[in-house]
Amino acid sequence: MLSWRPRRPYALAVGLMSGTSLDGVDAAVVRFEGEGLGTTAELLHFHTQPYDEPLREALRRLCEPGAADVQDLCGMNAWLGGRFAEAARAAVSEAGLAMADIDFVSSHGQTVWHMPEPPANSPFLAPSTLQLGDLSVLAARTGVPAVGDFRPADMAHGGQGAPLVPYGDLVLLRHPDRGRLLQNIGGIGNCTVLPAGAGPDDVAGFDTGPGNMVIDRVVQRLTDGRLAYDADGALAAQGTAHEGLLAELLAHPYFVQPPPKSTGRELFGSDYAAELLARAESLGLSTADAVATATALTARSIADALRRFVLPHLRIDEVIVSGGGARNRTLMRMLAERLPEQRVADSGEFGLPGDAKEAVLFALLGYHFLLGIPNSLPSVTGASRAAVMGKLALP
Ligand SMILES: Nc1ncnc2c1ncn2[C@@H]1O[C@H](COP(=O)(O)OP(=O)(O)OP(=O)(O)O)[C@@H](O)[C@H]1O
Ligand SMILES: CC(=O)N[C@H]1[C@@H]2OC[C@@H](O2)[C@@H](O)[C@@H]1O[C@H](C)C(=O)O
Repeated sequence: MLSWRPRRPYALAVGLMSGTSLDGVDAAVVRFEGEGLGTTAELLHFHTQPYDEPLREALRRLCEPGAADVQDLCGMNAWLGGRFAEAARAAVSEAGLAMADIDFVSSHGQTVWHMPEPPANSPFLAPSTLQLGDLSVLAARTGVPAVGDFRPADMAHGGQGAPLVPYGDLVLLRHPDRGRLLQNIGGIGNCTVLPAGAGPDDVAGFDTGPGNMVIDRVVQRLTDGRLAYDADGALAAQGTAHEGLLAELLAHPYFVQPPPKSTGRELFGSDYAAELLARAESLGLSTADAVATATALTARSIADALRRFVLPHLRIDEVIVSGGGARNRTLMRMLAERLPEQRVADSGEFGLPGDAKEAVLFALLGYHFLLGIPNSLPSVTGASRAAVMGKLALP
């Protein structure tokens, strides 16, 4: 059992987030005070380091079952530990601090595969998830304790192992009188449902489906790689979503599957985008119309999930959006149009800038792990009990 306590009345941490978009690693320098639901977090500095194209390509390959090679997987795991340490050190130095001031780093890791419900084609496939970025390398290269590998503890108790962010949302963003839906739009879209006055047993959360992943892929393919994403939603703004194709896309069984549920590149990766592109081509859609359709798919799937699974049971006053998708103005407009009864706002308004939010919340998971506080939410993941999720490596 850990008996860790901060050496000062507060703790300083670096939270590291490397998401499913494979766009880079985010590092948040955070100051924590208090314990449990009384914890407060102050973001001192946010730093992001984009991945270059060869690294993205190498990671994409590792995310593909037929293409991934065990030698590459093994080497990348340790290599990324060093890459994450570099990001942590840069963030700390930019914050005007030294690594010696930092109590711990806490890392999400790079997901390469997430399999809460494995296919039945082999007796050896257990529910599992794999995040790369070796914690021992991270601890050695930063000189401070490194916490990470959170998801397996929840899965070991029968949970989905995702989404984990709702725990941090509960701690930092619950409101006594307002019902809130916190919607992150990263590669995948994931939401946290926080009823007014929510406690740990009242939180729900699930992955809504594609976030930017499908939009990015469609943009990359239709511009022959000239554009990596639809900056500010400019392309989508010039087009019109094709209602027929949209209806076909929204018929995917994931959207009607009730929570708890989580998804990723496995369902909404390049194969899914290739199908969308093939249908768009057969319908003769322009690039702008195809991108608008992919953008509407994300907006509608989020709004439909709210109507289908949340609003029949409770009141939601505010939809607070974070993640790179919050910068896509067309997506935000489409979302607000579908949700006329809620105020659709940016997470920055609530003291947690949308780009930094996940890195801050993974630092919080590490903080509570070190304090020995259960940091999972079985009401969200479907696990049989709460767990103190995380693993520790010492420098
Ligand atoms: N200015 C912008 N306009 C439109 N889209 C943007 C903009 N900036 C970022 N994005 C989108 O946001 C994506 C990155 O989002 P984010 O960093 O939140 O994802 P992630 O953390 O990797 O994903 P996840 O939360 O699913 O793990 C980019 O791939 C891009 O599609
Ligand atoms: C296995 C995995 O990495 N899942 C990610 C992914 O990206 C978004 C969505 O799918 C979410 O379930 C999760 O990340 C966030 C940070 C979470 O666990 O809350």
